[in-house]
Amino acid sequence: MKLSSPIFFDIPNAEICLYRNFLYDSQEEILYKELLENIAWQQDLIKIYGRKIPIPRLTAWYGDPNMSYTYSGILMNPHPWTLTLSLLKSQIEERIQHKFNSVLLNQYRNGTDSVAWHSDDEPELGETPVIASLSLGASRKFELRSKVKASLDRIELLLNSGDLLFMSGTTQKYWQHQVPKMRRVRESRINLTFRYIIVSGN
Ligand SMILES: O=C(O)CCC(=O)C(=O)O
Ligand SMILES: [Fe+2]
Repeated sequence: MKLSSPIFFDIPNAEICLYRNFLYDSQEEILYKELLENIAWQQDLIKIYGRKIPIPRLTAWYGDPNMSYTYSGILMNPHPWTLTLSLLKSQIEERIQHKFNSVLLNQYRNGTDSVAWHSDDEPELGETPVIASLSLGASRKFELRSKVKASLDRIELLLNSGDLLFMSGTTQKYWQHQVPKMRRVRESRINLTFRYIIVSGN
């Protein structure tokens, strides 16, 4: 792990910081290939106006047992941690001093894959969700917009391979984010969002 210092963003009602080049270049490449090949990627369907359409990316959900999670109306049960994912989780936990019990992986096969405007504000994530998001592969735009003040400018970041974005506090409450399509991008990108799910009854 490299100890690059984080960049803090001065955004109203949000806590966002970015660790550029969180991984070593050599680790990045091995990790990217290993995840591409060994993760149980699936393409879910989402219901829009009563019609089921495939979401424009592949996803996979890993985590501690006995957790289920609803994401965009899709109920998911986690696969058990792989060695690679649990090592990566420890590495991130140690650096940012926060515990995670699950990870949602996204694979954007090329620039036509995307994720639409949303907040990660499902009740399972608690009042102030903590999300650590690691990017691998192709660089993609990551945009933020305010939910309450249209007058606030949009924020646009370019997330490169090895970058770790950390969102906490009231970020999900007041802001939405998206990964827009970038049609000229031909390479794939993998993103891992480490989360802490509060299991009901615990
Ligand atoms: O791919 C990204 O950088 C963001 C993914 C995301 O927003 C999510 O999984 O909730
Ligand atoms: Fe998200």
